[in-house]
Amino acid sequence: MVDYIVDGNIAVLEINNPPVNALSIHVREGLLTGIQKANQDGSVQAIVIIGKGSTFPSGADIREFGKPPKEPWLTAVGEAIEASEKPVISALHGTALGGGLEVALFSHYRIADERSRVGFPEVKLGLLPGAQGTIRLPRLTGLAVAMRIITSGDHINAPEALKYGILDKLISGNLLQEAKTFAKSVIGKPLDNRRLSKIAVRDAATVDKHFDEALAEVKRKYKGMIAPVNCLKSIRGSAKLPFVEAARLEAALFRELLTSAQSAALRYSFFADRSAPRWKLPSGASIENTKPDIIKSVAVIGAGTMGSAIAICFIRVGIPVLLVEQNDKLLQNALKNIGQILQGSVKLNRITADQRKQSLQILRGETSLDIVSDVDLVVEAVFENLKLKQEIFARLDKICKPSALLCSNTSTLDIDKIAVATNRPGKVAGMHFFAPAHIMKLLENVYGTHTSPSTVATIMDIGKRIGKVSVLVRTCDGFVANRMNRMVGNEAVFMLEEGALPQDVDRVLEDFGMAMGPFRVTDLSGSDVGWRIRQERAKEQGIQLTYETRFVNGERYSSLPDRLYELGRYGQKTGKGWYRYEKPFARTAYPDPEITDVINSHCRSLGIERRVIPPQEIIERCLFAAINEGFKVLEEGVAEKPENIDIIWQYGLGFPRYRGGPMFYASQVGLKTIYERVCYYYDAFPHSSYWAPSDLLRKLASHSTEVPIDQWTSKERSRL
Ligand SMILES: CCCCCCCC/C=C\C=C\CC(=O)SCCNC(=O)CCNC(=O)[C@H](O)C(C)(C)COP(=O)(O)OP(=O)(O)OC[C@H]1O[C@@H](n2cnc3c(N)ncnc32)[C@H](O)[C@@H]1OP(=O)(O)O
Repeated sequence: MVDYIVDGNIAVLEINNPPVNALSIHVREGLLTGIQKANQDGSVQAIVIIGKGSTFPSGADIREFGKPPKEPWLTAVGEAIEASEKPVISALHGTALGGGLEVALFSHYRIADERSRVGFPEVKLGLLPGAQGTIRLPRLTGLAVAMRIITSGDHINAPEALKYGILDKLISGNLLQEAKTFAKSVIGKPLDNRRLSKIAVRDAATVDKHFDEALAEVKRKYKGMIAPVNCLKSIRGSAKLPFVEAARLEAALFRELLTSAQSAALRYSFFADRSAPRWKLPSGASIENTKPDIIKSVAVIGAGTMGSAIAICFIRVGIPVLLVEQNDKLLQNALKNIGQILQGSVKLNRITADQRKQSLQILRGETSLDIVSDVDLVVEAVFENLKLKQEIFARLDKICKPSALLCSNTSTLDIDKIAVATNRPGKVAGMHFFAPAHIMKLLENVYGTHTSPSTVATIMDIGKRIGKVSVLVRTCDGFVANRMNRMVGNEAVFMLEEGALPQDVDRVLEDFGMAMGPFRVTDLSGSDVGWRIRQERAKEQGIQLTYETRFVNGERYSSLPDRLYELGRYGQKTGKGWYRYEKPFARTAYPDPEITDVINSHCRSLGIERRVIPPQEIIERCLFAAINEGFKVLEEGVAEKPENIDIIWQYGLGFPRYRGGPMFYASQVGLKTIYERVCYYYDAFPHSSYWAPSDLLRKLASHSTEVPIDQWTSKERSRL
């Protein structure tokens, strides 16, 4: 894993552990023996550490965390590097991150390919750079820069790193050759002033000021996360304590993080990010064996808020879009809005004015469907009504070329029921964007019974091209996101009927880490949207909904949201919803006594006695109900693996990444507890049938020891 090559008087330690040269145990052993060997070898006068392949080490091996640690630890390897009697030069290329950058900071010199990047992304894994990174970096950069680099986890490009003093020289030619030349030039020079452990933090006197400012910033930016705070405490130690004591403090803070639930969740999330887009169908077709079609043009049908934002997703990566709306006034409005949104992106420096211009040049608005005959992909984004969508798909099927894919942005409707309207069900799929579609990262791609593997490959590929995190799910009512989230919404409203207020429920879930509580979310999208869907469904089933309706098809029903609609309280757009706003479209939500009155009078009219609902009950009723549904989603094969569900929640529903996602959270709570509480609530609320415990959950909970999350589907689903 580490090749030892001597060229003249230079020993080269070449790390060879693809794909990212992670500092696994064998690499650490190789580096340590290499340093020792070079120091014993009389012919060697300087040592170069370099990575083979695409990069210098990009960090410790994340898969080793959570397992019993194996010696030598990186710190011991690093200390041997620093103590070397012969100069050690780290030659960086690619991404020198985390433990990799620490190896470089133990070295006496650091040179780097001018295109390389460095950084300490540990905080994103709920950790800190635990091999003295937090006490060495401030010695080079000063405290403010070190605090920013370490608490943000951001990559720094080589010229910037040179400016901060992290690097000694940038290289534009052959890195190894240049490293050897550089090594020769420093032979015999004193090393003590190159050993960071011997150098003081130059602005140590100002540490308290920097600490206070940075702490306030991380508490605001990374609310609820412990790693950024520990990073700052350790950096403060670098300035206040003698080096050895600072190193001891860093190790203690690192250990605290390594064993934390947050780090476990963030490390899980790191791998879930990479695993979720790797799709596989029950037929065996997968990302490995299926080629996508190349999409060169797109039509978006429906130029409402959603359709317009979807169009932006494509044009901003250079894919031409035909935006179709039946009414010219609406179309012109949409085109104007798109121009304004892109103007906003220019102002925020997300795109240049030129890029805005180029994007708008490849957008064309039309009022006739006939114009889409030649596009490769259609994304339909009209009102959520099955009959309407079937009509549009039937027309599209006739108009579009045979190879075109016809996709729906439906958020709930069964793709199979839409596909039957066409003669090309293999080319019909769902592409469920989340509002606002040009901002939200998630794309829930949906396959139906007849969707072909190449259609799946194509929608997953185009999702990646437009910069989305794409997750594949099988069709069902609500797919994964809305199907599971419906339980959160239902329980939240039922708790209003029982004693809570919107702000109580939202506060508990926001303190848990959710980006927004369910009532603030509803106010954002508008209560009219849900009302229309409920009315549509009731009409389909021949049901009349009234304020007195308490059950629909035997299921508990709350008419509170309907009351809000009747009062014209649609949310932010009307300046009133579950909260009060200063004016329409204002963002700050204020609890509203009028809503308290509405809820109280609703309860009185239904004869419900209100009670205090404790925070733990709010968490359990909202999240455990969703988790139970998540297990059903797994057992039915709607989602292939728990990671897919968790990534959907993180990127689409604002679930805190440091809790992993609902399924990972369930694994941390313990499946026995989840199962027992689900059974308890099923007893308490038999008219909410979603509380019926999932078979998969029951089976997994019956094991005497917890079944690890990576075995949930493979072990039990096949036996169900
Ligand atoms: C209790 C006792 C304590 C004792 C003291 C201990 C002292 C601790 C000392 C040091 C601690 C150091 C902490 C760290 O270094 S944590 C790691 C920091 N580094 C990172 O977080 C980098 C993570 N990786 C990335 O950001 C990217 O992978 C990148 C390097 C930018 C490359 O990106 P890209 O080209 O897009 O490639 P992928 O992301 O798809 O990755 C390719 C595959 O490599 C796997 N991978 C990547 N990084 C790691 C890693 N650090 N460890 C293990 N595996 C890694 C990734 O999962 C991909 O694999 P696969 O294809 O199977 O999914």
